[in-house]
Amino acid sequence: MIEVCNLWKQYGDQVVLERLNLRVKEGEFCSMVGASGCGKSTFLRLLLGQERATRGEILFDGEALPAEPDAHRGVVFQRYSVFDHLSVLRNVMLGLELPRARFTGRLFGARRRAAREEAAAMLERVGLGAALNKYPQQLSGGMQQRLAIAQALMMKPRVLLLDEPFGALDPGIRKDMHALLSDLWRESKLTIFMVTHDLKEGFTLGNRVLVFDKVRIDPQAPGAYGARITYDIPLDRPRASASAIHVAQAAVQGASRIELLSD
Ligand SMILES: Nc1ncnc2c1ncn2[C@@H]1O[C@H](COP(=O)(O)OP(=O)(O)OP(=O)(O)O)[C@@H](O)[C@H]1O
Repeated sequence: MIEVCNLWKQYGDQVVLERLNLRVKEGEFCSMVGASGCGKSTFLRLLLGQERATRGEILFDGEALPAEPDAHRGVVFQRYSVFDHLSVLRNVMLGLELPRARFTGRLFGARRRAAREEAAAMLERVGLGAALNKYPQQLSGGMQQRLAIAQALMMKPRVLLLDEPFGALDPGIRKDMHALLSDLWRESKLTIFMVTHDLKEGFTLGNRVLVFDKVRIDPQAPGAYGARITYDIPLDRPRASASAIHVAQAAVQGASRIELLSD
């Protein structure tokens, strides 16, 4: 349902991504790994519609992706995108209020009650049922990230884009968040793209790991070549083995040319 066709992205003279080709079916969970600075977040922003490709295109159900972010694509960044002056409940309701009450940003009467109930149910779902009236500063990091996920899911996106969503969390809280995300993914048809630096996280959560790497490097012109998807590792087959993790690890550490061991 998402098709990336010969995609290039360049900032001035610097080629960041080159010749990206990819087909992702509805309901897939793609983890994206690669060395720092190789263009993973840029790819996410292209999927979101925040950036335009220099060449090539991204098709969503066979049609060119809208030039602006829309409700089909929800996004969660490592830094929380919540409003500090609004309660947890209002933060989540806002996603419903803004599109439904364009000018005032507030709903009234029965519509407001319905929005409140919907938001409270979502917050319950992510384990924040007891924190509806708190403010973001009163929440732990893990709770804030749950709030950001609830906000994104409230819009019922078909595609969820996660940019290192758990990077700032303690290991214990991360584990809880992994369980939450896995549950949410399994019970919906959500298509997920998640950038992570944590290979274990990528391999545990995704059903596919995309490795971004620069195949060509010119020391005289570091910006001349961009990264591509050098490995596309399916994880729903038993073959996703130790060698696959080795390949991903080498790419994340910046080793560009590596042998795909026994595969
Ligand atoms: N708006 C921009 N203008 C110019 N260069 C940019 C812009 N955004 C990203 N870049 C450059 O594109 C390259 C890729 O950046 P990007 O953030 O996509 O990498 P990344 O793989 O997500 O890195 P990290 O893993 O460190 O977050 C970097 O060299 C960065 O400096």
